[in-house]
Parts: sequence; C-alpha cells; structure tokens
Amino acid sequence: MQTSMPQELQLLLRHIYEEGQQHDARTQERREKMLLLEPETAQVLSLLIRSSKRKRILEVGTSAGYSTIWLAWAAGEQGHILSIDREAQKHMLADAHLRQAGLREQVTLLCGDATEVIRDLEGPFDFVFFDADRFSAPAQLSLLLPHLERDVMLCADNVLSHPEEIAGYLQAIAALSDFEHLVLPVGKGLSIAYRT
Ligand SMILES: C[S@@+](CC[C@H](N)C(=O)[O-])C[C@H]1O[C@@H](n2cnc3c(N)ncnc32)[C@H](O)[C@@H]1O
Repeated sequence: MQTSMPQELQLLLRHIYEEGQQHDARTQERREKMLLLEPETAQVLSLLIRSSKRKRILEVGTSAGYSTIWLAWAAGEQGHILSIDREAQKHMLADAHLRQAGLREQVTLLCGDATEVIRDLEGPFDFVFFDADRFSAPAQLSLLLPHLERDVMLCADNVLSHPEEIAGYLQAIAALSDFEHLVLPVGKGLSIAYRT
C-alpha cells in the first residue's frame, strides 16, 4: 500500500487491524467480533474523501475505530466524523485507538441502535459510510435523505460478501434517480453512490 499517511499512523492502523483479526479468530460470538474493514477498502474511502474534500462524515458501525481513523485522517483537521455503534465496549476501544492516533477531537462517538440514533441527527452530511447491520441500512438511508448535502457520497461495504443482506439497500439506492451508482470489487465489495 502506498499512501501519504504518516508512517506512525500506518503502523498504528496495521497494529489495530492485526489485533482485530486475532480477536475475531478466537471469538465465537458474532456480535463480539470486530469485523474490521479490509485495508484496501479503507484506503479507497480515504482517497474518495480526500480527493473531493469531504468534511461532514457519518459512519454507521464504528467497531474498534479502524475505519474511523482512516475517515478522520482523510477529512483532515477541518473535518468531523460522527460514528455510531451499539456496543459500548467497542466504543471504549475506538476511543482509545482514536486517542492513540491523535484524532479523537475530530470524532463524536454515539452509542445505540443506529436507526434510532439517526432519527435524531440533523447533519448535513456530505459522506456516509454504512458498515453495520445491512438489513437496517435502507431505513437509515431513508431517514438520512433530508439531511444530506446536495453533493454527497454514500458508501456501503459487503456488497459481494453478503449480497442477499444488502439487496434492500442497493434497491433503495437504485430508486434514487439523481444518484450515480457503482460497485467496486475491492475487499468485500464497496457500493459507491454519488449525487452531483
Ligand atoms: C463491520 S463492523 C464495523 C467495522 C468498522 N467500520 C471498521 O472497519 O473499523 C459492524 C459494527 O456495526 C455494529 N452494529 C451492527 N448493527 C448495528 C446497529 N443496528 N446499530 C448500531 N451498531 C450496529 C456492530 O456492533 C459492529 O461493531
């Protein structure tokens, strides 16, 4: 991977990712797994955010904060990330990782069921990353639509790994006639929808 990210941050991310992989290998209960994003997918998200200077970012599914660090670094000092997870213990870990990365001040962690949390959000957001439970993503998208910038990008992981679970989200995206949409075969399959 070639990136302009500082070496220290790259090393921290590699460490968090490896720890996540080891944790998941010895954990049976799915809800306790970290399920971190593949590094290549995280780099694509970061590239999209940096190249189009996105600053108001919503992440659905924080886990240990691996992808959150990528998003916060990509958005830069003027950016802000709001990240939701229902597991308080994962948020404690994400909090520690974000502090280690020196990016804690750019991130608000909101703990709760994502759909319920999103009901109370005002936005506006110019980038949304869906990486939690794929069944609720269509309802979350519908709640978010009035709170999106005109120029907005919506990304979702797991298109190739969980096609049945994410079908409802992809249908909801396809119904938005003012969005362009494609699926990148990177990692587990990344859906990218873009409104110009
Ligand atoms: C794939 S992991 C997120 C990985 C993270 N984006 C990363 O790459 O570092 C999915 C996360 O979503 C959370 N989650 C799943 N369903 C949720 C829901 N309905 N509301 C809130 N969080 C949820 C899980 O607890 C889990 O931590």
